[in-house]
Amino acid sequence: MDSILRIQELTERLNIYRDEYYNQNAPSVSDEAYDRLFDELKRLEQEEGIAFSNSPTQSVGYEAVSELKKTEHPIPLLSLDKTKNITELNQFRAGQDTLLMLKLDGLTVKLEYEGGKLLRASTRGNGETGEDITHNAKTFRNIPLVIPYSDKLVITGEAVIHTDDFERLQSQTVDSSGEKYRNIRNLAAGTVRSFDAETCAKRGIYFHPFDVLEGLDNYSADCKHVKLSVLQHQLGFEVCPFYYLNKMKQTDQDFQQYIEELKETAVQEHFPIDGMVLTYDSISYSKSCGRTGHHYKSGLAFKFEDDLYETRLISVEWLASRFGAVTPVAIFEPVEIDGCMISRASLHNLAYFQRFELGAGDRILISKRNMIIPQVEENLDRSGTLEAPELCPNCGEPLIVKSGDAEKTCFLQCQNQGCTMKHLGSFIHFTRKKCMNISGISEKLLSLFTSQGWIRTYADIYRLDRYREQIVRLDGMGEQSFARLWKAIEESRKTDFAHFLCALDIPLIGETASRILAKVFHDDLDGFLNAVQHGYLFSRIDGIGLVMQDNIYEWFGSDKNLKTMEELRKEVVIMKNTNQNENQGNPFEGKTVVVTGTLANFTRDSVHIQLMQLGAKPGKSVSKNTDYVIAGEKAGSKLAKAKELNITVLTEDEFMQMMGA
Ligand SMILES: NC(=O)c1ccc[n+]([C@@H]2O[C@H](COP(=O)([O-])OP(=O)(O)OC[C@H]3O[C@@H](n4cnc5c(N)ncnc54)[C@H](O)[C@@H]3O)[C@@H](O)[C@H]2O)c1
Ligand SMILES: [Zn+2]
Repeated sequence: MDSILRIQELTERLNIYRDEYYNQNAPSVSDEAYDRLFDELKRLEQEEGIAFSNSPTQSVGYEAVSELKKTEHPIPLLSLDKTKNITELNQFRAGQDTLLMLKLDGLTVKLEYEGGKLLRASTRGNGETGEDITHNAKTFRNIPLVIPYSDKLVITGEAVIHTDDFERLQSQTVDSSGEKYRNIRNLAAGTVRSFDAETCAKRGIYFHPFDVLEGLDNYSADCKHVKLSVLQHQLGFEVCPFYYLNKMKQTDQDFQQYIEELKETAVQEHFPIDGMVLTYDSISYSKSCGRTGHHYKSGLAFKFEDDLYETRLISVEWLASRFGAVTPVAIFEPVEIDGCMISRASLHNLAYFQRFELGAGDRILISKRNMIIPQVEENLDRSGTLEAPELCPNCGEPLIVKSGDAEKTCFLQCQNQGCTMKHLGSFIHFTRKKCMNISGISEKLLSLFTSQGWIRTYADIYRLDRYREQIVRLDGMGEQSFARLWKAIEESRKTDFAHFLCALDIPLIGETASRILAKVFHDDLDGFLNAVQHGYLFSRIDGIGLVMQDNIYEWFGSDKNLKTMEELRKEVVIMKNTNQNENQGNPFEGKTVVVTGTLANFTRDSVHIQLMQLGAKPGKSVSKNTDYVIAGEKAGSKLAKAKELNITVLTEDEFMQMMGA
């Protein structure tokens, strides 16, 4: 293809992506896919010696269109040049002392203090003009509003959501178009840029400084690390973790080792990262390096290898599901991902299919999100020759387009009641042994009852006696048959959590999954529902996968389903198993518990799950509302705070004893 045309096309496409990413916090492609196109554009621009003024390689961010007040950046806030090559990173040191820092995955925020008080906070915006977010910054979890330093202080850093918080938030929070946030950076950006400070306060934003733009000159002649350490130790900030590397030569292997260690710190502390940053320690040397329109030359980002795989699309298959929706699946030339040959990936819905303008033979990029589910991330060619079907692949009846819960999604639906037996199917399922176990209600009867409108919801089955007279008069029925049928229905009212859950027909939550959940939640439906409400990580349970977790949240996210369930609940009795009172009287019920340090028997997530199962609320920071602090190895400031506030501190052993393990 003509290179200049391609440059134009890429510039245009990347600008659309930048707007979605920076202004709407709703990217339609992954960062890896974006970076690929960006790198292609950069290469072509260099080869041709042409770059348009609106090229993303020539400017940073994107002009903000929000209604937040604008602020100027006298010292522009720019992006970073990047590499994926460790040798290149090592060579960048060029005989200088350097800082190897975490590259935190959030958004740049600048804080200005004067007279010892926080004066203003702003986003980077397009580098020259940002947005005023002071109202939100005041709710950041870990920044001092007052500092023992009265001269002007201007610092930059990353505003982030911690990964453990994100996992909890993910299932509850939706963006402006009603879609779930999939990406931690976008949720942080959306939160920091929201109009009301309450949203920000609720979600929990942390700010970690990585540079000092103005101030602290009396502390150090020329060293960035000294200034950062003043921020950390004297002014009360939590600085972005870094290693100070002196100018001594290091092998690439040593370097790799440092990166691994820093990465481990990030995991431990729940910092979201997308790479490392190497910057010079000398401030004067840094200044002498100069800049481009896009970045300062005094730092280099090291991005982790992406996991995108290029292949060619063969076709798109449309599959009708039991639930009436017709879903596209991409079929492509097999690629090996983590040792598995992958040749198909769901395209989820009509909107997702349309977004990629697919055609047979197009080069597409596949990823394995969360290392589990293959996902189409981008179509490099966009020939757009494939179209969505008009007729149901199952029954041949016309399909209709329905819009989903979220604004931007729409899907195809088969309207033919008989097509996938979807309606009747769910009632047949409901009566099965593994569900409500209603013997004696045949498919034929169910089909009759539904066609008469006597059964519209599950609860209606338990009210069939309203139609007793009509049913008795049916062909082949009679008083005795009805009595038998009614007895079976009545008997089925007594059930347990596992059968009840299975009966709800949540996709993939069948007999086994229901039993697993029953065990974990001690047969307690309310406990389970409470967990759903609090964003419990079901996928942490052995035997419950990510898709199952998604399905649970999707199902309970629908008001219609909730209503169906509540109605049904009134008709049945859900028996608990014998040790039902296990939780009551345990000392953690209803308490707020903060865990700090490293535990021997739990990861941070598993101890949180354990606490939730005990009916406790895991807290993040210690305050006067904290009931217990569980302190493991290397417990630090939180432990000190607990002591200061006179809060009961438990060792891990004491915790285990108290919960009766
Ligand atoms: N998916 C999409 O549609 C889309 C669109 C636009 C941009 N993007 C992504 O955003 C990237 C561009 O964003 P960017 O310009 O913010 O660049 P970037 O995120 O790649 O790197 C620069 C930023 O890193 C941050 N940072 C974190 N830790 C730091 C540290 N210790 N020291 C210095 N800086 C640190 C700073 O905020 C800085 O602005 C692209 O590479 C792409 O991955 C994605
Ligand atoms: Zn059909």
